[in-house]
Amino acid sequence: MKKKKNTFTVIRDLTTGYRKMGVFILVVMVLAAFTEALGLGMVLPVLSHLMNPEVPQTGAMGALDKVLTFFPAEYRVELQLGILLAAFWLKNILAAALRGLNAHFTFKLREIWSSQLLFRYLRLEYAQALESKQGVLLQNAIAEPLRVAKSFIIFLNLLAKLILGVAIAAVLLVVDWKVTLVLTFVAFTSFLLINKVLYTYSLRFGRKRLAIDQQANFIGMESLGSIKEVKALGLEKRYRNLLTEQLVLSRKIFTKFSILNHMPENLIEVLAVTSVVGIIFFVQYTGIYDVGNMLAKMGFFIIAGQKMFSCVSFVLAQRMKFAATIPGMFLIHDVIFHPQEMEDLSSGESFQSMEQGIKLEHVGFSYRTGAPVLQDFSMEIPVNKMTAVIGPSGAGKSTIADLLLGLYHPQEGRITVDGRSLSDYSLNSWRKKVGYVGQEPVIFNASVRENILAGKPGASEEEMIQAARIARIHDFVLTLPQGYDTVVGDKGAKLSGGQRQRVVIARVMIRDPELFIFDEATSALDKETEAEITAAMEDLAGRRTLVVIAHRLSTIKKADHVYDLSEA
Ligand SMILES: Nc1ncnc2c1ncn2[C@@H]1O[C@H](COP(=O)(O)OP(=O)(O)OP(=O)(O)O)[C@@H](O)[C@H]1O
Repeated sequence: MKKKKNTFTVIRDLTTGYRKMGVFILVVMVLAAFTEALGLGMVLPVLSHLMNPEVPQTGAMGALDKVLTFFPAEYRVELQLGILLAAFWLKNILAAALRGLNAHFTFKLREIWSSQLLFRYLRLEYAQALESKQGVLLQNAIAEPLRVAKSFIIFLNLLAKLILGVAIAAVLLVVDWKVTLVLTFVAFTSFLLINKVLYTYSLRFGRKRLAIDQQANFIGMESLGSIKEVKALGLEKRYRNLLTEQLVLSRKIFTKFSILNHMPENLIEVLAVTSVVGIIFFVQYTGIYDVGNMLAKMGFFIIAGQKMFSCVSFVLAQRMKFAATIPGMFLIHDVIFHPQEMEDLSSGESFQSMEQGIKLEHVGFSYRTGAPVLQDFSMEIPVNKMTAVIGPSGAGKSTIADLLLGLYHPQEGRITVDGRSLSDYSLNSWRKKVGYVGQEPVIFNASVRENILAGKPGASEEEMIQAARIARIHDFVLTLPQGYDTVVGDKGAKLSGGQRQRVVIARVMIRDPELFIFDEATSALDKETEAEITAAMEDLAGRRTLVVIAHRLSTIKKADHVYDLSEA
């Protein structure tokens, strides 16, 4: 049965392993609040006691005095001052510890959630990943976890304040239970009344805030990610305006939220003062009591009431802030605890090596939203041969490459390796043996060395140079100012298209895969560069299994078999 999800279960799941730390922080928060109250509360009584030692102390100081009678009278002042000092020291030590604990707790949770989210997004089924906006996923994985983790500290603060409020109420109960009950009743009902309205509003605000931030991030990422096209098409203003639209919305909802967030505080204060003034007026005009006498009695409760109401308004304000992050919290929880359509990389047998080759047997495949791309399609890819696939645009050539990579699975028929279904093997072990080079070379903004070694982290210098030689890029790299340590810019902007492609090929080479898939790896290149890359491919023929998808026949003139999809 599916577990019912509410805020409580979401918090519980997300803090698994860190709940004890949360409780510890709560205890420190409460202690810090009490030592602060004790320290501040002691200043005046201690001073007045020092000035008039004869006047007996009342309340807490009276109790303290009783304790101190066990000690010699001549040290009593020193003891009182000592306790006062200890309270302030402790309060400040706890405050410093709390800051450290809060930061550790917040960033630990953020660390866990952020890395899990990114990992899960990277492990999404390919089709699902293609449907998601990268900017949105980035916002979810990087910004939201920190916001939500911070709100957990808000939540703990809220609990600490509640505990303090209950403690104040308990003390007042001892002093005068009737007035305390009335005060508690008023505080509690005003909390309930305001809470319901503001909670619903905060949730709505939280949802809007999340959507706006996701959209803003998406706009930023899309525009910066395609800066060349943005410049070429003159889209700078369009993107600025799109972002501004979101920022305006953000400003509006945040302004409203800030006002409403402190509304309880203002409202309660105004209501409290109005009631006190009202009572005084009433008393004065009716003459039931002597105003001066009554005020003296009310003094204590005015202060106590103010403390309780400030507790209530603090709790309300913090609860609003907390509620506003609940949508983000649910989002993180959904991704971590209800992962959808994740790729299963490890189930299945570990693929070792290929002896005979691959077969596509009566494969039928269509994308979720489209007509069939492949129907009853069969093809053989013998080991250590070059098999070429040609055909018109949209015929399904790249789809074949994606099926071979295990990014998609045939809906009909099957793909076999040495007679066994590809789905028997774990994707992880299979992909280790496949080297894929696409039309768009993906280069990281790092050195040539790091770009090549990404294919096999920890590989030796010799392995790297060997791979670069096969990819026919080694001689060029040596001409770069810092050789292999030259940083190539965003998306390899400092390299030509052909050079980028060869760095990618070197990255694939260093993995030494059994099967190479070149998906139109040369179609964007000039004849000379194409010849270089084709030569690199041909070097592999006879030693490795190659699937070459091409437009130009020149790329595949040495192919052992050619499949023409226009005939399929
Ligand atoms: N992710 C996708 N979702 C839906 N339809 C898709 C997707 N990818 C490709 N298609 C559709 O599947 C068909 C085959 O696409 P594919 O990329 O395999 O063709 P291709 O032969 O490689 O074309 P080209 O030579 O232009 O690269 C096309 O009609 C395309 O619109």
